[in-house]
Amino acid sequence: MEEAHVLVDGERCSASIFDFALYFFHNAKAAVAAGFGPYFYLPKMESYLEARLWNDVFNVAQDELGLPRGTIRGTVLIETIVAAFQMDEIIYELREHSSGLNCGRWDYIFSVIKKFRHDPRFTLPNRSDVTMTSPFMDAYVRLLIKTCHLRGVHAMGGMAAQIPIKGDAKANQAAMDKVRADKRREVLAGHDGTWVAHPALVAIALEEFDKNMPSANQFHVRREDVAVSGADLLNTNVVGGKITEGGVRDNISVGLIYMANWLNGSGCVPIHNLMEDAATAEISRSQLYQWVRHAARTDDGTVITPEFAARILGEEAAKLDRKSHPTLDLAVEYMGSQITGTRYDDFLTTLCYESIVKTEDCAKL
Ligand SMILES: CC(=O)SCCNC(=O)CCNC(=O)[C@H](O)C(C)(C)COP(=O)(O)OP(=O)(O)OC[C@H]1O[C@@H](n2cnc3c(N)ncnc32)[C@H](O)[C@@H]1OP(=O)(O)O
Ligand SMILES: O=CC(=O)O
Repeated sequence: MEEAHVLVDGERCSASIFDFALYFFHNAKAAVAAGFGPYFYLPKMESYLEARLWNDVFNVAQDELGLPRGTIRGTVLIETIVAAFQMDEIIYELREHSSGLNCGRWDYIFSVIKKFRHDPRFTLPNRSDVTMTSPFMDAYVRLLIKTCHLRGVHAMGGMAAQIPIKGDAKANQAAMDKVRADKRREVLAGHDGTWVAHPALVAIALEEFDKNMPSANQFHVRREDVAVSGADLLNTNVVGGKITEGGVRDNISVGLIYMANWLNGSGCVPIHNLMEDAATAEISRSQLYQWVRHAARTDDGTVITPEFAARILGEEAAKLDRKSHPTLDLAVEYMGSQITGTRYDDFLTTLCYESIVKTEDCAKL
């Protein structure tokens, strides 16, 4: 993405480098003084060459502020299928600054669908059936842990989608149990730490990690038992997974509500008791594209045609209240453009970005 609000030498520049530079310039010394940082997560990488670029960016930034090289610690999210084939190279490129790798699970699913969207063999079932134990997800987690521990860096887990459910103790307990099971699976697989979406989940994650990881990390868990091949990383056969009309509706409804919120300024949105972010909205619209493009059938035999998807889009949009979602019409337009199996934009966020920028007073550096 390119930053639209500040031009450098009259041109837009990389939004991520812009954000990094602004944050680093204003906070790095204070973070060092506080003994905490500067730390960064590096998302969406597709190549070790991007890791090399970030290493260069870190070096220039540290030199500019007179901070020793290696002050910055960065963790790379392995969240694209192509990066999963370059984990060693990515750690190597960032070796002066690397804290480890992270399993960015939702973007990873999005990337698998996106990269192979023209190949019907990669058609995935309903999003709810694609779990961390699906063969391609399990293979990626095991390979990431093994690779990190071989190189002496942290293998971080990811984010469970469940968040606290208010006013329904039973449903809340079931959601919290899912988060606990997810954190337990992570620590027992060899992860050294994890992410949570909501403050109420910190205690659950800590309990599972404290109970099962008495040491500061699990670098000693070398996972020499793990032998993950390229074919394992690409094994998207989800046994028992189904495409259902409910799955089509969920994807459309989540995609729509998320985009309407994003266009209104929110990047993380609680929808149907799950934390939804750009990555999960990307999964939703990518699945719709894939199902329509390959004329997938729901479990009751209905072919998912562009007309079927458009009808459900209309029905799901009609259920939403325009007062709570003032940008709904725009979201319907954007969503509609992505689900006919023909147009597929690289990212929803870049697709929608121009609708939220106001550049009349654009600053110039
Ligand atoms: C791919 C990835 O997974 S990348 C990760 C991107 N996603 C995230 O990081 C998720 C972050 N989480 C969130 O944004 C929020 O938790 C949501 C949107 C899911 C839910 O938010 P809410 O509906 O406001 O939750 P809720 O009402 O239970 O919040 C209770 C309090 O905790 C605060 N809170 C909720 N989540 C967070 C958080 N992640 N960090 C700090 N404070 C939080 C709320 O602001 C609220 O504070 P208040 O009582 O002072 O108003
Ligand atoms: O970025 C994180 C993810 O899970 O996707």
